[in-house]
Amino acid sequence: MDTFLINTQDKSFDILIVDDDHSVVMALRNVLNDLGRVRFAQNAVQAFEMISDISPDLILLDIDLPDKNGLDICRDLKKEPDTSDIPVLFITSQVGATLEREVFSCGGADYISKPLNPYVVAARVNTHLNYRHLIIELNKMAMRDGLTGVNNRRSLDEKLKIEYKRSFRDKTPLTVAMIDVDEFKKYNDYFGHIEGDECLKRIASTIQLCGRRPADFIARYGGEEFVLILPNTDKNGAYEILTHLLQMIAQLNIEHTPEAKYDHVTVSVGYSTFSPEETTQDDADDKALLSFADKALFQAKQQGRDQICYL
Ligand SMILES: Nc1nc2c(ncn2[C@@H]2O[C@H](COP(=O)(O)OP(=O)(O)OP(=O)(O)O)[C@@H](O)[C@H]2O)c(=O)[nH]1
Repeated sequence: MDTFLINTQDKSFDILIVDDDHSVVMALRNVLNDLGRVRFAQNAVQAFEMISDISPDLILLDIDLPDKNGLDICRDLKKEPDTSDIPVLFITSQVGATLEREVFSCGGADYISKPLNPYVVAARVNTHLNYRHLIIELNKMAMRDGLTGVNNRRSLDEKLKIEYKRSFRDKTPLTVAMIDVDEFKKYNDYFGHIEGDECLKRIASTIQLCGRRPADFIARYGGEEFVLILPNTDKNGAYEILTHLLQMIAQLNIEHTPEAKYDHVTVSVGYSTFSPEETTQDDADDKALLSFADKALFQAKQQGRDQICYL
């Protein structure tokens, strides 16, 4: 048995078994308990309730359920963005070429024939859980900036679209700030790129700390430039947060080069707030908001750096 259980330690997977046959549930309970938390549903109604309650990492689904065909359940799950990625493994006593085709065409990941060999089930479940774990990790990596560990540009584009729509729908203000390290070329030239990288990491962590709400979002826009999204935050509220950010950066007291204007590293900030009450969907978009913040940043640079401008 242990030979099947590779790489699953430290993972808290949730496995949902949907089957009205009590003997199946009993047979699978013990072997699957080693792979994660196991829950059971006896019919489709119960299964959908449990899935909406906690999204499982894998579903073992009987094809012949009392209230709905398993293949139809799988089709429904694949249609919804929240459940489409969950691997579905069918349990079936009907085998044959037609069913095999149906299982895969409805989006199933695999099928296991009855009578079940619990160890084979565990091995297959383990394989699909490992795939799932790797996909989750890859998705996370694709959204992170390699140097600073904050969200990357790709992630920012997605998030800004979502928050812009939410702001419009909920009629709440949305603030976007662009934050750029001042005279960073001089810093790099004087201290070298490795020190420059360390400086960027410290600035990124500080920006992350200044966003106090869980919904606040920081991303590296590129180079020495960061973006902070502050949902449900108006112009004045954002000004307070950003003023605090400038203080926190000053407190880091990172020595700048003798040629720089200030003796410690500073940032310039440009920001803009979208107020849905004052705008119609047709004459604004998330890109325009970012572009206003960028123009405000340019102004902050022009006016002498280490300051905040609004547009
Ligand atoms: N160490 C390091 N430097 C970077 C990274 N990305 C961009 N840079 C450097 O950041 C510097 C940005 O320089 P500029 O765009 O001229 O801006 P600046 O010197 O900060 O001047 P102002 O923005 O006008 O205050 C360049 O020297 C880039 O090489 C990075 O990942 N690591």
